[in-house]
Amino acid sequence: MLNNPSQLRVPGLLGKLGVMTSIRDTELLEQSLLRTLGPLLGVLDTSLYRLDDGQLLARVIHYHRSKVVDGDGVARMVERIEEIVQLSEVPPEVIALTENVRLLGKPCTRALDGQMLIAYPLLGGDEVCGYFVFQRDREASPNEDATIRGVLEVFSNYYALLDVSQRDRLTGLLNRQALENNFERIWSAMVRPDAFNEREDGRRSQLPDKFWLAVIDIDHFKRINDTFGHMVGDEILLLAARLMQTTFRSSDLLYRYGGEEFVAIISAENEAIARNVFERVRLAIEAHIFPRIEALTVSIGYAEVDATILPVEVLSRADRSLYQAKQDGRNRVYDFHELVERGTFANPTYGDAELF
Ligand SMILES: Nc1nc2c(ncn2[C@@H]2O[C@H](COP(=O)(O)OP(=O)(O)OP(=O)(O)O)[C@@H](O)[C@H]2O)c(=O)[nH]1
Repeated sequence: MLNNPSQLRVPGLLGKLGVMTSIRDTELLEQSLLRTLGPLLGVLDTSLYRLDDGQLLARVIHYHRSKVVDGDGVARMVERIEEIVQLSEVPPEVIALTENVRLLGKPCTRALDGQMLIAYPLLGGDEVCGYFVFQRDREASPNEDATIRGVLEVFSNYYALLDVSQRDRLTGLLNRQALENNFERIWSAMVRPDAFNEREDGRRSQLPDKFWLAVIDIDHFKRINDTFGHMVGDEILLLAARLMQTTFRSSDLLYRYGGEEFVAIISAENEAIARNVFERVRLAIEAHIFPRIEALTVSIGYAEVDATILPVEVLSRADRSLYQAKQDGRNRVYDFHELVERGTFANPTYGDAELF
């Protein structure tokens, strides 16, 4: 007979791990981790803090359960998952605790409001790439500690496997598959009315964010391959990708969409700022001295992300603007709306989406 409650939970735990590893999407996997550990630990709130490649906090996922009593008196648990990309709201005590976890590479605890705030590291290889955080009235027992560590290890290994399939092998950027998988989720997060813009100076703007999608294409890339061979071509692609990545902010999204074609999704308060960002990318590439070749340029077409327009249509608008930039001589940045105002394009209608 099984008397130990932790033993009793094993079949349930295995079932949840089975669910976790049947998921084929990194963000759903993160949610599933919280769904698994929250009930196991008997807590209503759990959070996952994710770091970016530079070990800076990139986003936070909160999982909350609460008991709701129906009209007929039947109680049931409802759950809510919330993703936070604006990090100014992360409590200082969580920042301080997770910093200790990062430095020590092991779980840390601190007392807070008569409870314990507990944080575990999420490991990606040897590096800390995030934290699992929860709060309750007591520390984790040795059994619970072993369970949390085991679940986090399964999660990290499986996450790494999924992440590899969403990354381009040459540049390490997210790939087209990742963009297509995440499109709907990115869209709904982007058009949230409570999205606020974090400014460079750290203050929060009162204006809601606007988002812009750009298609960036290297000019005359075929010539580089034809003249110097594919190995040099690959090296140039890698360098161009790195340059773009460092020019964008870490919160911007950059994908390698095809051979020498990239897609970027950025936030900017207005069109002028968005244009500046994309101009900066164009100039960074133009100014860089690449090995072997004399010069490299990119053409960029972009369009505003609008809640009322399908993602595929925004992509198509940016792509048509890029095509126009190529037609007009390359090494330039075109905004879809500007081309409509100029009369180059007819007023927007739902055109053929070529990219999907
Ligand atoms: N080295 C290398 N070349 C690639 C890769 N993917 C695509 N390419 C090459 O990129 C070139 C793209 O050529 P085109 O589509 O004609 O475009 P382009 O020469 O850049 O000309 P424009 O876009 O019109 O300025 C082709 O020669 C592809 O073989 C890659 O991963 N490595």
